[in-house]
Amino acid sequence: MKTEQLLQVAAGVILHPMHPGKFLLSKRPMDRHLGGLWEFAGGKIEADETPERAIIRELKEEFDVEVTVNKKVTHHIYHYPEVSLELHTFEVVITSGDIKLLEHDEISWVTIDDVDKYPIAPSNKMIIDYLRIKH
Ligand SMILES: Nc1nc2c([nH]c(=O)n2[C@H]2C[C@H](O)[C@@H](COP(=O)(O)OP(=O)(O)OP(=O)(O)O)O2)c(=O)[nH]1
Repeated sequence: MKTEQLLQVAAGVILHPMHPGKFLLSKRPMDRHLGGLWEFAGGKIEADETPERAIIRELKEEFDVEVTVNKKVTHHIYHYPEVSLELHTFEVVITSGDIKLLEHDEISWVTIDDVDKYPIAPSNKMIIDYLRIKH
């Protein structure tokens, strides 16, 4: 039997430092998989890396910020026609640095009530549902 290869991905729900209830969405560059859709910043987990370490590394690369990874939000598997992935999502707080857009075209601080205005990556719908239940 063929074992399915799951791409391991870590994503951070970055909480707004001043406005409780707001979190950060980022727009994926047009030339990438799911280009133009909104995501939680993060990326592929490297070999021998924990999801938490991956988030810390990715947010430094993408935004030039230092973060603390707090509690796990959720963890699920999603099948795109072209790739299957396992998405590990954690709450994150920025501890130092101002966000610089080193990879994304656009970011937005959103509340759970206005998140539906953003076309998000399909795999992220489950994360949004989870945040909505918790809210
Ligand atoms: N970062 C991130 N990727 C997501 C989310 N939702 C979702 O389906 N994905 C998908 C898009 C990609 O197929 C995959 C992650 O790839 P990526 O392109 O962000 O990873 P990366 O930064 O390590 O990219 P790379 O330069 O190494 O290719 O997971 C999300 O919320 N955040």
